[in-house]
This record gives sequence, C-alpha cells and structure tokens, in this order.
Amino acid sequence: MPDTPFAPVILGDEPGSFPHSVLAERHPAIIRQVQGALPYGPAQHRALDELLKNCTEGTVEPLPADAPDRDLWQAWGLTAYAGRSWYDVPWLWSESWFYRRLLDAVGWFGPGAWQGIDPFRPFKRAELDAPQTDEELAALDELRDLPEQERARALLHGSLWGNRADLGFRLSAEGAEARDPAPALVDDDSEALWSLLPPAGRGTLVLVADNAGRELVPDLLLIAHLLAEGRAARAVLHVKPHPYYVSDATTADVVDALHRLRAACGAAAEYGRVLWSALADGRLTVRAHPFSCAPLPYGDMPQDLRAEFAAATLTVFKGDLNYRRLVGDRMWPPTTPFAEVTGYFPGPVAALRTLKSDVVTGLSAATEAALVAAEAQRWRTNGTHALIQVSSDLQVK
Ligand SMILES: O=P(O)(O)OC[C@@]1(O)O[C@H](CO)[C@@H](O)[C@@H]1O
Repeated sequence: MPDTPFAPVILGDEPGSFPHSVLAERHPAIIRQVQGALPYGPAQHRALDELLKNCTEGTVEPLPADAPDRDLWQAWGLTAYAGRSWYDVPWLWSESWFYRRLLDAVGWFGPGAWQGIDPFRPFKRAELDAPQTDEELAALDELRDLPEQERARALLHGSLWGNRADLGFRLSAEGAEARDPAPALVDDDSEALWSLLPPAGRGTLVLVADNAGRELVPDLLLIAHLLAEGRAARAVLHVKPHPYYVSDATTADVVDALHRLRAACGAAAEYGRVLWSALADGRLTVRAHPFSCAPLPYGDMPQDLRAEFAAATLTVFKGDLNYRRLVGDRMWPPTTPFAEVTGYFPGPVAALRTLKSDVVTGLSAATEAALVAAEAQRWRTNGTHALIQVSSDLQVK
C-alpha cells in the first residue's frame, strides 16, 4: 500500500475522546449491568468489582499459567502490554481484553456451575423477545409480492440498519436510540455488491456477523434470500466463539434466532425453514474461529482464515467493530480509499456498517464536508449514518 497515508493507531488515552469514554464509562456501566442481570454469587461479584477497579485505574495483568487461551493472548500482544495502563495500549486491544477478563470474572471458562453461561444473555434474549422483533418479522409479509431485486435490496438494508441495534451502545448511552435517526448512507457500493452475487450465481458468501438479536435476524433473512433465490450456492456465517462486546452473536444466539424465526408466522417462518434445511444439508455452515474475538486487525489474520476468505466469492463484514478490524483501527483521513486499506484482503470484501466509532474510510471530500458542516464530528460515532463499501476487481461506482 505505498500511497496509503500514515494514520495513527487509536488509543483510549485522551480524556473527552470517544475511546476514552468507552474505557472510563462504558465498561464500568457494563459491569454494573451484568451484576444486576444474573444471580451471581459473592465470588463473582468480588471479581467483577476488582475488574471495575483494574480496568479504570490499574494495569493489564498477565493471565494465569493454566488459562486455556494463554498462548493465544501472549501471541496477540499480552507479553508486550502486561504492566501497562489500559489507556495506553491500542483501544481495540483494551476493549477485547475487557471482555476476556469479564468472562473470567463470571466463571465462563470454568470449571464450575457457571462455565459457559453467557453474562449478556438476558440482554440479548430481551431484545429477541421484544415486540419490535415481532413487528419486523411481520413486515416481511409485505415484501412477498415484490420483484426479487427489490426484496433483495430491502433485506440488504434490513441487515445494514440492523447494526444500529447494539446493546453495548444502549447499556451505556440511555436515550441514544431515541435520537432521530438520519438514515443517510455516506457511501453506497451496493451495485458492486449485487454484481458479485448475481441471480443463478454458484458462489460462496461468507458473512462475518456482528450483533445477535435484531441484527442477526435480518442477517439470517438476507442469507436465506440469497440461498433461496440462487444468488449464492453456499453461505458461511462467522460468529464469535464466546460472548463479546455485549451483543455479539455466538452459536447459541444463532440457535435462538432460528427458533424465533421458526416460531413466527408467514414469510418469517418460511425463511426459518430455508435456513434450517440449508444448515441440515450443508449449504449453510456456522463457524466460530478464535480470531473472531482477537484484539487485532484482520491484516494479522492466521493462514487458515485467510485461505477461507480467499475461497469465498464475497466476504461481508457486518458492524462497527468488524469494520475497525477490517480497515485497521486507525485515524484514517476519511477520504482514504476503502480499496487501499483493504488491499491485503485475499478476495472480494464488503462492509455493511453503521458508524459508531471514529474510524472511517472511502468517503468523498464532498460527503465528509457535508457531514462536518451538519454535525461537526458527531456523525462518526452517533450511529445514525451507515455505509455499504465493496472492494473487488468488479467494482462499479
Ligand atoms: O460492532 P458494533 O456492534 O457495530 O459496534 C460496537 C461498538 O458499540 O463498540 C465499540 C465501542 O465499544 C464501537 O466501535 C462501537 O460503537
């Protein structure tokens, strides 16, 4: 990438910045919410209290010798960062470390009765069971008689804007959802996306999922449509191997979402059946690769994952965190071309993301100027703008 400008890695060390507020305010709020959401015992409460103190005032501590993922974390930077303040290491790293330590505190890794109990499950379930989910599923019936292209477009937008439903965002920013959304796409490469997934295509779609619940449901509906209409012959859904960033989808969340679809009426139930049978005959598979929860950009992905993405017709990254990892968690000038920062990626790649952090690439100078004029820098983090970006040889602009 010879022409790519230098862009500093984002740290959380600047008071008043968004990353600093995540470390200093959002993480403590998440700990308090988790403590109130499950009937934890005294040891778990103590461990969570200690984590709250450590993550706001302390330093990164080494993992015990018997931690199941110690070698992974050592390789992912723990050796270098142990002993440093959470605010002085890459923000992406600190955030991942927070969720790793939170799982420890609640007994996720076991042994013991709380092994494998997702501390965020009450929040994810509440969202999946909410009446808004029923309304969204019922609205699918209205799509039935539309031409295929229009249905495909509606489902793509459902999946895109589903990314606004982010529990981490809401747990710490009450009222944020009440803000009038400005559903403006700041970049839209959807024509290029559809050209990679033509009707009667024989390709494989890889979708790297983000949040469970009201984001995962529309992601699944989009996959069901692409499979049923022959725009993809196979699909692979990447989820997280363990609970992460509050609402990120795990295999258990996929199962919950599929049950929700199967229990619905009308078109939603039909989509549920398509997905169920695609899983049964192998056209749809679910993957939970350890790197999906790594505190690193995708530029550092391991060889097996690189080979998997290289074999796909298109890999779609959902959400803000995946975007940060795809382009690198850096303060890019917003006009830095998306294709340039994803030049390392081994195949066609797309991002469907609502903007919830400072990182952004691929904007035109006019778009950036209009956003700044209207909102100063708030558009970067307030979750009311979205983008569809694609990088491939077939790109149509
Ligand atoms: O990936 P998602 O669910 O779209 O967003 C994750 C997120 O809420 O977490 C980070 C702050 O913790 C931000 O990057 C972003 O706002």
